[in-house]
Amino acid sequence: MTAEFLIEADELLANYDPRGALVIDARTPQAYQAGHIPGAVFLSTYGCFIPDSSQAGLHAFAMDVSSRYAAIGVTHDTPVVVYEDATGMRAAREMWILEWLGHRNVRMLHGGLDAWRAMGGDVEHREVKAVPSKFEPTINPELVITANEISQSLDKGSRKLIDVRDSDEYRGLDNTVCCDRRGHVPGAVWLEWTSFLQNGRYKSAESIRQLLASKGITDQNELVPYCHRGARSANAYFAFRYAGYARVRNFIGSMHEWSAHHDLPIEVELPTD
Ligand SMILES: O=S(=O)([O-])[S-]
Repeated sequence: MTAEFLIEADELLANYDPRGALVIDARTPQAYQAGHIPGAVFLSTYGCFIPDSSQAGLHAFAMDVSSRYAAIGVTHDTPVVVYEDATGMRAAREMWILEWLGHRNVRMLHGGLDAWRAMGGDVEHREVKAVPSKFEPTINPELVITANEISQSLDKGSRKLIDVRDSDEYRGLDNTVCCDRRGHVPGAVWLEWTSFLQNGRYKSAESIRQLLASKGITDQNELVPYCHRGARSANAYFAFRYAGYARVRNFIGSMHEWSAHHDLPIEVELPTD
């Protein structure tokens, strides 16, 4: 099964026309220079943190990233394909942001550049000059959840918070220096984002559903993945949609935001050994 937001390398290769779609390489400038899909432009908003998920913070973030998409020629009418080396967090975050900004035709290359190369796709090294556009966001509020909404409903309702960082981060044993406090949002279950992937691609929908079921999560729940600042959680967000869950929202502010609000509760799990 392929979800509508994924494009397989063989399909992209068979229909590829760099003039008909905007292909975005969401890796690093160095990786882009070392070889990218012919015609692809470089853009990464990975370094853009959301100030906070208040309405003002969301608005500021939307304006910031929209201007970056406009600078590379994104319009609402241009089909967009975004990729990185495999099915990872950077391309997923770009795709999530674009959908949140109201873009309705964005897809992620399943398996990324590795899959493209494996199908015999070429790469080129020249820098592709972007043609700037106007890109006005039409925010889709259903894709996002704010720290305030989460804090209002802790321990209540059918919402399930899913911490997709690594085990040390979840338990509060990591060395993340940019966050004021360590630990996780009370009540969040831990399922690392990489557990939804295999060989650079999403696992089957059934496998992802089994992982969620092992944590007591069903179709009746609203799923809220979070991580440090919304990239790994964007990958999990699409894993959950791929697996058929209808109600999924990304906490884009994630622990970076949560930990900065000292009035919000935080939980740490002490090691048992
Ligand atoms: O993936 S991340 O946003 O936690 S750095």
